[in-house]
Parts: sequence; C-alpha cells; structure tokens
Amino acid sequence: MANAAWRLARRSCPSYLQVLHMNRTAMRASQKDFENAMNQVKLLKKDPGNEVKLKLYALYKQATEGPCNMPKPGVFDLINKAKWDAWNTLGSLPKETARQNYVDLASSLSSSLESSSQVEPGTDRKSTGYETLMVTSEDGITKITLNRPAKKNAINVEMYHEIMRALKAASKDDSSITVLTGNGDYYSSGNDLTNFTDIPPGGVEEKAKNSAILLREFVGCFIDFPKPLIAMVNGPAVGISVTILGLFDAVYASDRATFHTPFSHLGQSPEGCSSYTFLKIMGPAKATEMLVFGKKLTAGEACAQGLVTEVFPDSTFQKEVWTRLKAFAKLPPNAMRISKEVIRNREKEKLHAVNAEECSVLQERWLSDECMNAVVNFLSRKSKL
Ligand SMILES: CCCCC/C=C/CC(=O)SCCNC(=O)CCNC(=O)[C@H](O)C(C)(C)COP(=O)(O)OP(=O)(O)OC[C@H]1O[C@@H](n2cnc3c(N)ncnc32)[C@H](O)[C@@H]1OP(=O)(O)O
Repeated sequence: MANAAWRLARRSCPSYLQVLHMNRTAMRASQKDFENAMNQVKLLKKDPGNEVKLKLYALYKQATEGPCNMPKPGVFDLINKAKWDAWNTLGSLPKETARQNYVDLASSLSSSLESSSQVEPGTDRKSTGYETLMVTSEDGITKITLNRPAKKNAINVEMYHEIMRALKAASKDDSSITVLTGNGDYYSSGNDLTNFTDIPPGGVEEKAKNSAILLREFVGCFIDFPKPLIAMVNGPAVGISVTILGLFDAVYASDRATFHTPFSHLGQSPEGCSSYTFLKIMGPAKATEMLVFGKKLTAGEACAQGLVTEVFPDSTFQKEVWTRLKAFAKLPPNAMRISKEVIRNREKEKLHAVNAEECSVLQERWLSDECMNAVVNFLSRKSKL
C-alpha cells in the first residue's frame, strides 16, 4: 500500500497533463535555429577557447553526419586527434539532440561572452563561474547541466561542490522549478573514481572521513531542496547519479537511459538515501536486485518500478519534456513549494538519519580491500562496468 502511494506521488497528475496540452511550444531546435546558432558562433567577438570550440565542432559533426565516422588519427596528429576525440565522445547521441545542444551552447556563449547589456534581466540568464556545470535560468526554470562529457559526467570533488552551490543558488532565485541533466551521451557515470586517488597527508583514513563528510553534505542538499526538482536523464546513469533520483520530485528519462548501481562490484554500499527510498519506491525484492546484485535497469524497467516518472523516445525527449516543464513552471510557485514541503517534511528527519548512516558505513567500506581493488582495477583499465 505504502509502495503504491509512493509510486503514485511520483507520477505526473492529470491536471498537469491538461495544462500540457494547452502548451505545445516546441523546444527541439529546428534547422533554422541551427543555422542561426552557426551564425551566432561566427559573430562571437571573443574567442571561446579551444575546449568550447572542440565541443562546437563535435556537436556540429554529430548533428550533420551522426556518430563519428572518421578513422582515428595517429597520436602525433594532435589537432585532428583532439577533434576526433571530441566527436567520438558523443557516441550515439542522436542528430536532433546534438543540434539542440549546439543551439543551447551557442546561445549560452553569446550571452556569456558578449556585452552583458544584451541580456535582458529576468529572461535567459547563464551563471558563469562553474567549471564542471552549465547553469541557466529561463522561463522560470533553472537548468543545471553536468558538463564533463569527455568523462561521461563523472562527479569529481569540484562537481560535488558546484552542484551544491548551484542548488543553493537555485533555491533562492526567482525560478519555480529546477532541472538536473547531463551534457553528451551520458547522464552521469557516478562518482569519479579518481576522487579516491588524491590522498591527503593524514592518509586513506582521512580521505575516507573527508569523503563521507562531503557525501553527507551533498545528499543533504537534495533532501532539503525546497522547490520541485526534476531529473532529465538523457543517457546512462550510474552509482550516485541513480541513487539520488529517489530524492527528486519527478524523473523523466530518454529510452537510451539505463540505471545501474554496481555497489557490490565496487566493494561499496548504497548511498543517496537509496537504502530507504528504493525500498519504498520499488519494494525490497527489486531494490535488492539493484542495490545488492547490481542489476542494470532499462528506462522502461525503471519506469515500471516507479523510479522513473515517464520515458520518452530519445528523438523527442528534449522537445516533449521541455514542453512539459515550461507548463509546470507556469503553475503558482508558492503552491508548488508548499505542496513539496508537505510531502517532504514528514520524511525529512528520517532521510537525514538514513543519509548519516549510509555515509558512516561507506567510510568503512572505502578502506576495504574489496573497494580499493575495484578502484585500482578501473584506473589501471583492467575493468569497466
Ligand atoms: C566524495 C565521494 C563520494 C562517493 C560517493 C559514491 C558513489 C558511488 C558511485 O557512484 S559508484 C559508480 C562509480 N562509477 C563507475 O564505476 C563507472 C566507471 N566507468 C566505467 O565503467 C566506464 O567508463 C563506463 C561504463 C561508464 C563508460 O564506458 P565507455 O567505454 O563508454 O567509456 P570510457 O570508459 O572510455 O570513459 C570515457 C572517459 O571517462 C572516464 N570515466 C568514465 N567514468 C568514470 C568515473 N566514474 N570515474 C572516473 N573516470 C571516468 C574514463 O576513464 C575515460 O577517460 P579517459 O578518456 O581519460 O580514459
């Protein structure tokens, strides 16, 4: 009974759907938008830097030709190798999504690199000052995009801090809802395994203690986030990027997305409050398959088990979800915030207690041979998921 209620609360209600039908503004970039974006890039007064130029090149190639079809250049052909790497990293990202990402990137560049007087207050704003994220605020929606596509959006220590900063800013800005998504072909490959290699003078014990403190604070930000928080899972999701989905208010997924929590393989244990939320969402048997045996779910399976609100074909994912989000963002913001408070407050104390317990168990796990061997194996390229 409790499971059914929890599942129901995570699905969009009919009145939202009615609103949707009234608002069919397309979000997918047209060929015209793409051409305008190419002109915007040509007209940039400031050089956006090589990393951004490579991203634009890769998205352009993917949008026009599809997945990388160039033979891999030799190691000494540095420029073509960098271009090949950038394009190849996009994997099987569909042309439409690449075109949309190109348009988004071009538009964020022209607002951040050109004169700030060109940006009207209250319309489209991009927050600079993030190394690992892109953060924009438009139409009442703050969008936080994980932006390390070359590393499959693995969450390094800097990204943990930046996500917390972006969430704190979003909780106070004038947007009604907040969206988290990923740039490139992955949503996120979870914790950056190189986080475990930067050992402080106090040794591995100090590292484990600091990591547990950081993780607890990070998950705490999701527990306490006051506005509707929506995940747009654009591709595969691994580890902590999956577990914290149980703390979101809605999860929309592309049919390319998969959901994988291989904690036992990595000698680790569940976090992100999943040892509590997943049991409530999908029941103990299915939660155990994921959290203990590391079963990878397709988007359809994750939806059937209540972790995902709705799945969309990848080709229409951006358009359909953004149409929906724009309609949500027009609902009275105080009513949404208060409704979320009523739903969340009952669980808050429990969630913080679960978070504390999970972090303390993990602090021990990170010092285990099982965990250290798994990290060393990944870093020495002996194993992948
Ligand atoms: C503060 C601490 C808090 C800790 C909280 C704990 C959280 C638990 C978890 O999140 S557990 C999950 C950890 N994640 C993983 O184990 C994923 C590891 N990655 C892989 O298995 C694969 O990379 C893949 C399956 C995600 C993708 O494989 P694919 O073959 O498509 O791509 P590559 O392997 O070539 O990856 C491209 C580059 O990205 C780097 N990379 C990918 N994931 C991670 C990662 N999690 N950590 C660090 N680096 C990652 C990969 O090394 C490649 O980089 P390179 O091009 O420089 O070699």
